[in-house]
Amino acid sequence: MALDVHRFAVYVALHSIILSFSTLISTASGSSLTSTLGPLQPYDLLYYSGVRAYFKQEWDKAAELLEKSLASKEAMRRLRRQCHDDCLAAGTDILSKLGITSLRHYIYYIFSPVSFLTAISSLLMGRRKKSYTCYTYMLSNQPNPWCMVVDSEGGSVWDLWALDWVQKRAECVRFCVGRSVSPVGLLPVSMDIEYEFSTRNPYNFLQVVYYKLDKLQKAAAAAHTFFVANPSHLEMRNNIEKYRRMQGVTEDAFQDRELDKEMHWALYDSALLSEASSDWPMAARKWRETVNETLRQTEDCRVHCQMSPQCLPEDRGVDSADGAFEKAAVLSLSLLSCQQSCVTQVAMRPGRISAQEDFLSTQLEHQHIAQFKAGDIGGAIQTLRSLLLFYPSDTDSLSNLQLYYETLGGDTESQEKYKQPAQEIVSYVSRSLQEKKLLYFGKENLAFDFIDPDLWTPEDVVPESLRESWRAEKEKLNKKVKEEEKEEEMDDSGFYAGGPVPQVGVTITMDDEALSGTNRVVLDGVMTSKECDTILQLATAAASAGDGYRGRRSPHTPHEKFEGLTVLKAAKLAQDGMVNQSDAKLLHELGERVRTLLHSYFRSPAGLFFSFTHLVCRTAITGDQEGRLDLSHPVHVDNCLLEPETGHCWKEPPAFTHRDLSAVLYLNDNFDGGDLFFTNRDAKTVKAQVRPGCGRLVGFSSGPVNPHGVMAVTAGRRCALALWFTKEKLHRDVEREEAEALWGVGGQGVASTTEAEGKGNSPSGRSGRSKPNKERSKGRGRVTGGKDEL
Ligand SMILES: O=C(O)CCC(=O)C(=O)O
Ligand SMILES: [Fe+2]
Repeated sequence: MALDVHRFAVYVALHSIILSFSTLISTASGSSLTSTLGPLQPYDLLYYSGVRAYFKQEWDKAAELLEKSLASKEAMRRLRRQCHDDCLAAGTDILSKLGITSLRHYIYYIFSPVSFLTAISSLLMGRRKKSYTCYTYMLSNQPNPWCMVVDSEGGSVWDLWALDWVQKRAECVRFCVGRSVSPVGLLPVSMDIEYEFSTRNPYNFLQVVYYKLDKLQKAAAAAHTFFVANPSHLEMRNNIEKYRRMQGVTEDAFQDRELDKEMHWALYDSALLSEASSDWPMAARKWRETVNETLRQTEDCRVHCQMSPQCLPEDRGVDSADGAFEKAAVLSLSLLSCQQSCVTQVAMRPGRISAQEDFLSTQLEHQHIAQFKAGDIGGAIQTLRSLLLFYPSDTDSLSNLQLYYETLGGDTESQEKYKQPAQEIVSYVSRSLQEKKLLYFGKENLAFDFIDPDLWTPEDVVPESLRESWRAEKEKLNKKVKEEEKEEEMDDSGFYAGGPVPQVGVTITMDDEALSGTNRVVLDGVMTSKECDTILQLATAAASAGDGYRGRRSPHTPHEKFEGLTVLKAAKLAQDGMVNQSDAKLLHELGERVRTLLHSYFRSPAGLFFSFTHLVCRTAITGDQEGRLDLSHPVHVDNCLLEPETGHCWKEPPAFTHRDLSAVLYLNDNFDGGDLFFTNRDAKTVKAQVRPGCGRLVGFSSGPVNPHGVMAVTAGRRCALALWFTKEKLHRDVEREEAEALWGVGGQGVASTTEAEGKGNSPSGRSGRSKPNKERSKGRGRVTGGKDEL
């Protein structure tokens, strides 16, 4: 058969192209591993060896092995990507070189976006008469890709074409990867190890190792990289604080070593920043970059689905009762399902447990608004048309489109030019729809379990028989979201403002009404001016003692210096004679005073425990205030992550989800700016403003009813004691108890539970879709440093 002749020619030609891979790969990966160390070593083995060296305290060896395991994993990822691209390109190139023009249909199918599945489906549906569904589809004249292939001429030869194509790709990939990886390195890696890497645990070990080796810059970078993906890891938070205070550690050490995998988030945040400062041309550019990078990351993730070892669902694996065709179908559907799930993976920030819904369409929404505001009407129209591919009948988008066309006026040339949506979005949406059709077909006919990651999926993609349950599911999701929104409006914190104020001399200056909100209060006279001076002096003394109080640039704005002192640090400084014992004790006692006042005023139902206390000073950096547009502390909610566009507040890390009541006790007013303000959920509409002053206490419930921020401090130093309380004993502040133990004062009792425990894997309460790793982490013996606190 002619097929075999071509097949042989293609194989030889593929190999000759692949022979030049090894140099290509080592250059492309940016790693010298393959060229200098021979084939890539298995990263799981390197990791195990590194961890073993760690526990033997062989620090040099541990550092080398752990670094190698990270580099090897990365090189493997790049190699797979490279092999994927080259095998695809080589296939297309060779077929056209061979002049296989009579294979027009064949080429069309194998290189179309759903080529793999189409190939498999042609294998399966070669016996079309057995498929009732396919048959009825044909009768009803509905297009169905499964049936299209069989419909073409060629009958059973298609089976062989498809198998031929699958084999060639498989062989090309195997040859390409095999050239650069040792045979052991080709074996699949255990889920535990994958989990270790996905949670960035190698960096946890590395930070200790580098600390032991006195390589502090590297230790700080490793600590920061780990912390980005584990924001509720208390020990690492403390370590980072310690690194910040160490000699020889500069600010630029705190870099995320995995940033290139999260570049779309960095761009996303900088686009939001440009928007916040109304720099529309910059915002439009940044949003375009974010969209491009999101598409790139999605592609990368999809390639990974094809190139990494495949697992079938547990009940459909090697031991299942499925025959060859069903197995092939399940494999191909698993691949498509994996590729679809990339939407969720890319939309998940590191360290978060839920993905951002409608991630790509949200970016397009921002982009067209930024383009419009920047005066690029044509661009705005094009982006809006791209957005309409997701939600074609969205009334806001349609009326915006109308507005944009009116603004463009009679400029017919531009109107013509921007009529079409962006090509990459067209391809993205149509590919996704084709995949969904196949997946829903598999769900309907082959009992394949598919969870659609998108909210925008149009109803006609879903087969009739599944529509009812699909609609019900969607309805349930929408109801849940609405209920959550309603609950947030109501403030279910269990606090009820308006109780008595049990301290002589303390007055209620502003209540809920004056502050236009719920569970908010301003009290005056909580401290005397002498006490304010004492605490301000303590701040200065701690700063000059150089411990626990060295000013760094603010985490919120580069235009201010930010200094923080906890009760425990103050107690330790007092012990070392660096500050007055009585001043440190006053700091502690003020916390008790605030707790008593707010517990009573908010009629708190249960005990109120300290969650965190720190004395914070924000100092304007002289000469760096010109034309400032930012805030000292951007608008936020204390116990959840506010999403101003939707008004939703995500109760998940890195927010301090267990904080229930917030308090700020102000110490001075001799600075410019720095007012506290409350806003609506849009983070824009200011509802109330409070000027700080000595002895003024602001208290409010920490949830979504109280978004707030701090105006820029443009001159001088603003100091305040910030406190948060929790109703859960489990989450009480153990550091405070340590300080009390130093003084021999009775505290809240001893707790041993960290923030990380108990909430790291808590469900988000949104949809059940976006929780990868949850299953994996369940009951698995995770390797941990055990010594991760310095
Ligand atoms: O300092 C203030 O007025 C408020 C600070 C604040 O909101 C916070 O630290 O979460
Ligand atoms: Fe706050």
